[in-house]
Amino acid sequence: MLATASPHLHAAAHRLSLAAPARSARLPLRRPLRYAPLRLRASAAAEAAPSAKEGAEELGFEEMAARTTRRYYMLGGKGGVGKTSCAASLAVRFANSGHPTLVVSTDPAHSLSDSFAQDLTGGALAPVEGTDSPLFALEINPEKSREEFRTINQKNGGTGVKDFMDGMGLGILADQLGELKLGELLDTPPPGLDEAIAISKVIQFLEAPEYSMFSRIVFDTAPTGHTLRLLSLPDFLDASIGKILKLRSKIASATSAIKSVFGQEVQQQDAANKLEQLRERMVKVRELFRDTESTEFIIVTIPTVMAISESARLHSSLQKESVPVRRLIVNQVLPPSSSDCKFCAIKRKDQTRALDMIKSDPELMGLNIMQAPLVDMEIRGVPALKFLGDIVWK
Ligand SMILES: Nc1ncnc2c1ncn2[C@@H]1O[C@H](COP(=O)(O)OP(=O)(O)OP(=O)(O)O)[C@@H](O)[C@H]1O
Repeated sequence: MLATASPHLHAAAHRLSLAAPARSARLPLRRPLRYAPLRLRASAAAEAAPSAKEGAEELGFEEMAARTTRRYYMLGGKGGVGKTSCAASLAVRFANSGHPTLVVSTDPAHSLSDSFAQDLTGGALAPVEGTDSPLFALEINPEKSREEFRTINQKNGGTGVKDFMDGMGLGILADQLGELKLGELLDTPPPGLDEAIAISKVIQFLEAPEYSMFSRIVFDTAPTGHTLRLLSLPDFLDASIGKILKLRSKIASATSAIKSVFGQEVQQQDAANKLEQLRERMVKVRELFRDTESTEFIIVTIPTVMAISESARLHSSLQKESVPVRRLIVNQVLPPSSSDCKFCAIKRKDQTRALDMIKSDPELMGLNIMQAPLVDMEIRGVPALKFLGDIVWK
């Protein structure tokens, strides 16, 4: 069993050290990584990717922890339903099962620090104490991610479409590009862009060899609305940026002589390169979200009609975007009791109705439903997260 191998792996991990991180993909670390890629004991059968015909009963935690190849889990849903608690408890569960794990928050309103009862702010990888295998957490500052985008927009010291188009050598075409909604793209970064940039940064640094030890990456994503916009973003950017770059290259040769006289050629190329880089990154984010081999989006909800309706819409949108979803966590379910007060009895009836709704909802009924009880304490710190994780992730 993987779980029994953990103490041994943990001891081995502490004896090993890593080479210095490559500069290109380095993220600031609170403390140097002292762990090396670990080998987990897993049967050859467990190594195989899950089959399409896999039954709901096979989708337990064992299946989630089985393969040693890297896997990404994105947890998302309506605000306040318990995404962070579930993501953090899953990360703890993975780390206690022998997987060096990284848990990342891309929610603009971070709560990983609160959940782990540890200061994880600052945008650096921070070690989380108290698990068998290494667990690191990262809260990405969306404002900082957005700054990078703003620098593309404000290359000429101004803001807005006109300045940007001038900077690209496309000023004369600004009017013709009205239908691309460039104002939306450039004057105010589209919603979801900061989160997409944040995720793309994580993908980028995880490609570096010194981070190859992380076999499980858990994302605590922003509430539903952001996620949906994030998913439609790559297509939107792809189309807009693709069109801009095409237009630019069309007129580039005709205008280059004039532009070089004014010394603007370098600036234009820089802006074009940054746009192209942004487009490529967004494509990578989309690819990661759609990769059935390595990625799974887990919807978190609570047993209320409103939350379940939103979860159904989220699932529908995720399916349209070809994002793999197999599990639905229903959090904060009242635990069984033989002595309900009046309030609890009404609440329980309400929850039962909502849970029945899931069973008959065409969008949700096919998913593996996992229930997490409403516990009588605030879930903070590794021991509490372990407690929750052992109940939810079975
Ligand atoms: N099963 C549970 N039992 C008791 N309390 C819970 C449970 N799940 C979550 N909570 C509590 O509910 C609050 C919100 O949880 P959490 O921060 O995980 O939600 P979230 O969906 O990430 O919120 P946000 O959308 O604001 O980021 C926290 O105080 C957390 O401790």
